[in-house]
Amino acid sequence: MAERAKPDAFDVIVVGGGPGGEDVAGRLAEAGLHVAAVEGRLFGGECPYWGCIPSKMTVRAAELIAETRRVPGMAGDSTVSPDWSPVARRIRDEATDNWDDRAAVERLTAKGGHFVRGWGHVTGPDEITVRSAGDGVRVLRATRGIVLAIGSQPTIPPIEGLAGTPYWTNREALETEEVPGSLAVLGAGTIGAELAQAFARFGASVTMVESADRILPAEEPETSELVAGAFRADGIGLRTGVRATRAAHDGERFTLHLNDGSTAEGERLLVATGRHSDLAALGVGAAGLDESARTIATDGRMRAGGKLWALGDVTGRGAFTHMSMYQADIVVKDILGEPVHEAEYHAVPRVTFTDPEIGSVGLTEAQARRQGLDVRTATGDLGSRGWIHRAEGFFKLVAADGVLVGATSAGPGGGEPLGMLTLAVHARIPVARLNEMIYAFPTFHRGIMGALAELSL
Ligand SMILES: Cc1cc2nc3c(=O)[nH]c(=O)nc-3n(C[C@H](O)[C@H](O)[C@H](O)COP(=O)(O)OP(=O)(O)OC[C@H]3O[C@@H](n4cnc5c(N)ncnc54)[C@H](O)[C@@H]3O)c2cc1C
Ligand SMILES: NC(=O)c1ccc[n+]([C@@H]2O[C@H](COP(=O)([O-])OP(=O)(O)OC[C@H]3O[C@@H](n4cnc5c(N)ncnc54)[C@H](O)[C@@H]3O)[C@@H](O)[C@H]2O)c1
Repeated sequence: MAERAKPDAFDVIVVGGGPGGEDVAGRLAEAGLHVAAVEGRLFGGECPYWGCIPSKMTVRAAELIAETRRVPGMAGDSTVSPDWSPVARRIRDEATDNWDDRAAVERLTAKGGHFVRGWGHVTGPDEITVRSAGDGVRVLRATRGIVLAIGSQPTIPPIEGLAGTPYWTNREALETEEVPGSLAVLGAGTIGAELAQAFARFGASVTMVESADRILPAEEPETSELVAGAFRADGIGLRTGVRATRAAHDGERFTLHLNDGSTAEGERLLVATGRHSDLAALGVGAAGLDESARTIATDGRMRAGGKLWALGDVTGRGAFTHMSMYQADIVVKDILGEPVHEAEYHAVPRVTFTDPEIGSVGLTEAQARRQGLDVRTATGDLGSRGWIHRAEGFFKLVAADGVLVGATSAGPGGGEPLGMLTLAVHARIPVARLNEMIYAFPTFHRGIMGALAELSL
């Protein structure tokens, strides 16, 4: 154990520089507070370097390939020769600066913030000890508060033989310079689904293994059915309701042994079986929090007790960049003593960027029923625009007590019509009032009108 260093005092210490942590540190520094931002990896976090941005660049490129395949019968002939190199180049050069965070760190320091590279540990109610490879140990003390924004990391299931093999998580998948000939994907949630379809469209032979009985099990069953059909059309093999019991890598190929006696193989294996935050490694017990918990509980102002605030994935309110940024705004205002609207979670929007794209908000039908609500549902198709585009998709509305409590918008750019559904759920606009609105013809969102009419019958 290195000698205990003399503490450096700050108004606020932010541990973890993901989208929310970066925002809080920058804004508090701009407001004149003495702020330290502690980051063990890259300042900006998962989203810009291994998450949202590079994955959506990949999805967009794959979508272009799929669009060319839709030309025959509608606009002539087309051929496309998929090439991964522009995708890898864009991720490396445009999105991540070759996984270099200098620009983000400089943005913070230009605002007067102090950047500390290293892994922070809570060593007291107002103290963070940072260990870094080069600089050893540094103790930071906070007079006003500590913001815990450590995000999440991939959860690797304890499958015999898996540890020690060169499997991919989202990080290796989005750093790859080449598309494997074949790819096995363990887990058909958001990460697995988005990346499986993208790699398939770039020519990989993809097999997905999902322990639930359908892909995207957190979404509506209609969503799973629609996306499964699109995946099969992309040539993706789907193995649902099965578990991997053993994994092997022979130097060239992975083999997953499944509990139905079959196997799934691939040159590469992407493990996308969820994410978790490690509170014990962070040492939150030193500040009186439960280290065995999965998430940090907060009140409406994101306060976790004492001088602690928490935000982002670690709060377990939805692992999305928009959630981290939403909570960051509350933290900044609360620390600065500004008026603040307490966090609400009844209208959390989420978009799975597959093709068809799935936007959803609030409760699924099953969640609403589990809450004992008097549920009514209705579905509608994409109307004239869907027919014109030869596109597949649907709207599903979940209502209770005359307002929408959840909705799904599936189709081309399904995350866009989601905007009006999010507003409806957020503001609890009566279904009767939504029925009085004018819906432009022929838009995709006009499809919502049909479902609303059905709800009102
Ligand atoms: C492949 C992929 C695609 C995604 N796509 C989307 C999308 O399209 N839209 C969307 O909204 N969300 C998406 N997400 C989720 C989104 O990236 C996360 O929800 C978001 O990044 C969480 O932000 P955060 O602020 O909680 O922290 P994170 O971004 O997780 O960052 C936390 C940071 O804290 C650092 N850290 C952790 N512990 C310590 C410590 N003890 N000391 C110092 N530093 C520490 C980590 O190194 C990390 O940089 C995606 C995620 C993945 C993996
Ligand atoms: N577009 C977006 O907003 C976006 C994109 C990617 C990730 N994210 C966020 O990151 C989170 C993590 O993504 P994820 O895809 O890793 O997790 P996830 O929870 O979305 O999906 C994990 C899937 O793996 C399955 N699974 C778990 N253990 C398994 C096992 N041993 N064998 C087979 N299947 C198994 C689960 O049933 C589930 O379907 C998401 O929940 C989301 O909040 C968001």
